[in-house]
Amino acid sequence: MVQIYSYEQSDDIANAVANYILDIQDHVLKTNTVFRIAVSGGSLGKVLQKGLIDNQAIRSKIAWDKWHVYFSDERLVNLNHEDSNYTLFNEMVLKPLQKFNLPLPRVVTIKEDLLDESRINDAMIASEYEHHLPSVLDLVLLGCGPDGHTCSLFPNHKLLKETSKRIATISDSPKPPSRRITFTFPVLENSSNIAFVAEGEGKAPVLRQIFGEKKTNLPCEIVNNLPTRVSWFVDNQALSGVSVSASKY
Ligand SMILES: O=C1O[C@H](COP(=O)(O)O)[C@@H](O)[C@H](O)[C@H]1O
Repeated sequence: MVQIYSYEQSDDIANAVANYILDIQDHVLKTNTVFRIAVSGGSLGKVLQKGLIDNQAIRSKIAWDKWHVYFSDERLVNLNHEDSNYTLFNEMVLKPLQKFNLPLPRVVTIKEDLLDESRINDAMIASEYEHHLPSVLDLVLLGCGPDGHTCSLFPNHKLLKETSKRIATISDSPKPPSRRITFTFPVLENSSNIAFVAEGEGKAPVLRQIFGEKKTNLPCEIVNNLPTRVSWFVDNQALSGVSVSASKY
């Protein structure tokens, strides 16, 4: 089931995403002691900062100490490297939380000690990460690249067919850096909720393909066809020329 929410302004998307996260968090915490959420890198970082941190009303309602945070993909670089998805989350969410003296979530990163110059340890980094991943995530927040990739699952890549590993390595990512680890479709398929966030006219051509009549097999379209609840939070520019019906969250 795919639901599309569209907005004029970037701030409105951030607030809508934040309210959506809060609703799922509250629902999960009625019966569970922790909220298991996965985040992505790229443009999602600033949406999280705007929605979850800059908005005082939301910020204070988040049960930060009950969050277990995972990364839908991670670049195989040091955790203080500018390409690291953890670095982005740290800058956008964790450091501001510390500034506000708020409790920090538990954040599951790649094991930095295993990083090396060659690719020898990459598989070990992936399996170590997989070991920490719960069988079900309550929510996965995804980006949609202009080529239709999501996580580090790229169009026509062999990883689109990976079903035995939940976390896989990729050494030929078309978008730099080339060495990464990523969720595979079995993880996404088993998640309770998935939300994409896509903003700007640069995303419109690929959204026209993903939501068009012709099947594309683009990674984001494959996610749309999974038997899980999938939501899209987009702005009107990204939705330009896309024939779908959208509402407000
Ligand atoms: O490389 C990546 O790109 C995607 C999409 O990024 P965006 O900036 O176009 O939203 C991102 O979701 C992923 O985590 C990241 O590693």
